[in-house]
Amino acid sequence: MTPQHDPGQARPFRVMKFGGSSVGAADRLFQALDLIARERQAGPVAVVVSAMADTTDRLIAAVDAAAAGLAADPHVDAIEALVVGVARDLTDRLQRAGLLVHVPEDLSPAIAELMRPLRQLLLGVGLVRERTLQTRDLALSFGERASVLVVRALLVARGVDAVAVDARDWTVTDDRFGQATPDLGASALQLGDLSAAWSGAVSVHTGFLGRTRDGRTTTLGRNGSDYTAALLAQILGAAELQIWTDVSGVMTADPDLVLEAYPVAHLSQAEALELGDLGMILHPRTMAPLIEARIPLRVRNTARPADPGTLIDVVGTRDERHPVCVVSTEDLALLDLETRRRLGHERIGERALRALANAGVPVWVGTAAPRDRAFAVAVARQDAARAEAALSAEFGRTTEGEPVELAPIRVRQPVTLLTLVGEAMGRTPNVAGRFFGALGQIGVLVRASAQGAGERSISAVIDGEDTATAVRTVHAAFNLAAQEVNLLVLGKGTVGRELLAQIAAQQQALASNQDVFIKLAGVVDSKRAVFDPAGIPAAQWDVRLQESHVPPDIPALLERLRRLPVPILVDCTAEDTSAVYEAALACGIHVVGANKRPLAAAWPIRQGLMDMARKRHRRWEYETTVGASLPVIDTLKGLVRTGDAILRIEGSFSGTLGYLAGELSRGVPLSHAVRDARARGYTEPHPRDDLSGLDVARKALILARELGMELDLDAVAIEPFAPPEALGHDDLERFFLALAEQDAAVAARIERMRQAGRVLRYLAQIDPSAPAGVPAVRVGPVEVEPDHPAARLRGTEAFVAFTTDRHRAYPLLVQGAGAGGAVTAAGVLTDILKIAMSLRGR
Ligand SMILES: NC(=O)C1=CN([C@@H]2O[C@H](COP(=O)(O)OP(=O)(O)OC[C@H]3O[C@@H](n4cnc5c(N)ncnc54)[C@H](O)[C@@H]3O)[C@@H](O)[C@H]2O)C=CC1
Ligand SMILES: N[C@@H](CC=O)C(=O)O
Repeated sequence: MTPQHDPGQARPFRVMKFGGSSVGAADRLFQALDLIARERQAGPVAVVVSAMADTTDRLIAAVDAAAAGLAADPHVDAIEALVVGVARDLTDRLQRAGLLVHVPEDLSPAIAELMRPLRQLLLGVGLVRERTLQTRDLALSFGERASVLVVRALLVARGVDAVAVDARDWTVTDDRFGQATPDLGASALQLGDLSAAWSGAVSVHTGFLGRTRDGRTTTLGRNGSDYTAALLAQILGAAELQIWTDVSGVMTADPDLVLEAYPVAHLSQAEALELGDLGMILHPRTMAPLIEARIPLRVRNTARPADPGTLIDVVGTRDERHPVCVVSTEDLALLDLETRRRLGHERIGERALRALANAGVPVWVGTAAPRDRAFAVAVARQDAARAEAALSAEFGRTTEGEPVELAPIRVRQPVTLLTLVGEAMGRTPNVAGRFFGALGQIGVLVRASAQGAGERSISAVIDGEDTATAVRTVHAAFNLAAQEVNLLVLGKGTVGRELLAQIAAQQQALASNQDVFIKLAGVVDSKRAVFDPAGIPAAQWDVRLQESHVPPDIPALLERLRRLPVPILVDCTAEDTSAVYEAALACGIHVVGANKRPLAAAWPIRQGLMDMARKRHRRWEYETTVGASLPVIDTLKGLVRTGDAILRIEGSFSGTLGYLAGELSRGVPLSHAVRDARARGYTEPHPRDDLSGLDVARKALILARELGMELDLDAVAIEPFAPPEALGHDDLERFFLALAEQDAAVAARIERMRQAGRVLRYLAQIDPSAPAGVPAVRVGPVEVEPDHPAARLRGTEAFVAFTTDRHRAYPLLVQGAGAGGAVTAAGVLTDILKIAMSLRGR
């Protein structure tokens, strides 16, 4: 099709299309007129308008009412009132803004006059009680015609020369009412004749409408006004088509699901076609005129005209890194067909698609198993029953009339079709790996999948309940936005408080530099809880918790947490939280814990939690349970996974006991040193757990169990650090008094060691091949020689030595601060980030 614009004309046309939201309220229409006036100054402009707001729906309701013998006039009255109201409001606004060059005549008589034949038509429908598509198309035409009347009149009043064009006068279509197809050549000829009369004025066209050669009104189907605009742009040889709507362009994902979704700056026409197939932007047939004529399209927001919107042209973006959009098509049903034996030459997919087409069921995606033994097809949920019936009928017998063994059709619903779209996909390796990897990491099951033949899209059918998390995760995995993780923090003691402070300090940097957004959804202490799905500002958690009267109802909080993207329970308590972990993991929540007790619980409980995490594809991270932020557990896991044989693990696992030993050597009495260690946040909530050796025994047990040793705490040989008679009291003050009674005896023992040239250390040993009758795990105080590696430890330093098959001559050493709020909290944060980063799909 040759462009029809006059080559002698200085600048080619710009076509501007305004949708129902842009013309259906005075403030938006005010903006639209302004945009048209400005664009007019830059060159010739043609405008296409839709029906105002919900006018089309009302017209359908009017026709339905008439056909049912009910009054249709109230619907027409409402439409008239809307149109007249918008026109009046807009006139007032233009007047107040000093933009009227003349006060327009009251439009209500003209609008009433326009609607008269509609009322007659509806009367006729009521009489014959018959509602054909042809009648409906004629009735619908009044919506766009009313918009044109108002827009033209007020443009003129605003000083912009404008002519009203009924697009039926140039859009020549076939007679498929409700979904007519224009004849480009005939339409171009008609438009050529009409346009001569515009003589430089802005032409304002009805969208959506056409007319058959014999003069009957048609409509162009879904997004028909866009189609009119694209056709007009093609015939006029326009420089650009602008679609003005209520969003600032094509979004990277559904903004209702992904807060960080943002408009894509630049798309190729091929990408737009792909998105159009998924129901986004323009219907594919609307894209056709733009593709044929290579006309760029801009999607802009009438309410935010300064936003650049999305440009769609032949080349698209040069950004190789990002796919373009994540599209979620919800409320679908997946039908699985499986033959029990092959159907000879018949193709199950072909037959299924044909049967569905014959039944008028649109198919979103269909995928076949190799050699066509099985076929899965996704259809709208509302079509599921019809689809199932059509398929059952189709596969009741072979084409030769013989019965076939088709397994019962499985219908799964609701499901969502999740599609990643982008040109870069065909040029970037491992897109599919990252896409499915990201879904797998969050435990989303893929029920069916398809990769677009054009390598522009990849789709997965997933369970409807996984939609929000999956969209957010895939969106984040492809660097389209920061990965959001939601935390519920239990315990605001030394570690919990420090963790919250570190999150407050790092939140911004993590979002900007690592694309990870750590959201604090809730904080719980032993008396109350605060929870806010929108996020608690990390600097305000303390005040919010103090003001809260919500009891710490953990099951209810987990229920709320699990609904947020990447939910993580962070355990900074020292309670037995095994049951909480079980509930969390079971409902899809990841766990990060500094708390040793669930790991040191009875073997079946600990194993049950591990199994639950594995089964639910959730992570349980607990690096800080041994050696605070020292990489002890990760190191051990690495050794085990790479097949090294662990011969022995030994070390000084307790920062507290290391610190106390040092203080005692300096002559500080035991009770003073313990008070001091507690004040510094080194000890367990009750220091007895350190002094009795229980805390170190738990750590040793945690490590032994990493080796697969099925031991319980009672199998650990424990010798306490302090005399047992000092350890009986729960009450802290009485505990310290009892401890003070031991100060002299302990000091004497230390002095004796000093004179013998030895120092006191509290050591643990794990010997996986200990002979029967000898405890494989032992913890207790040891008087070490000055050349022992533990003798050189300072302050809260801990160390763990792994003697293995590969590290036999020189044990692998992990050493550093083994206790303290700051280091432990940093280790907890690192565990949280491990989960967040692994979901980033990098
Ligand atoms: N402090 C350290 O250096 C290290 C501590 N850990 C572990 O971290 C955990 C926390 O230690 P700290 O912060 O030092 O102890 P802490 O005693 O200062 O804090 C524990 C907090 O948990 C709260 N709490 C108790 N029951 C609760 C419940 N049911 N729900 C919510 N909160 C509850 C307590 O009120 C207290 O505020 C312990 O399990 C400890 O073994 C691990 C490595 C190092
Ligand atoms: N009290 C513990 C804290 C870390 O687990 C220790 O000192 O090691």
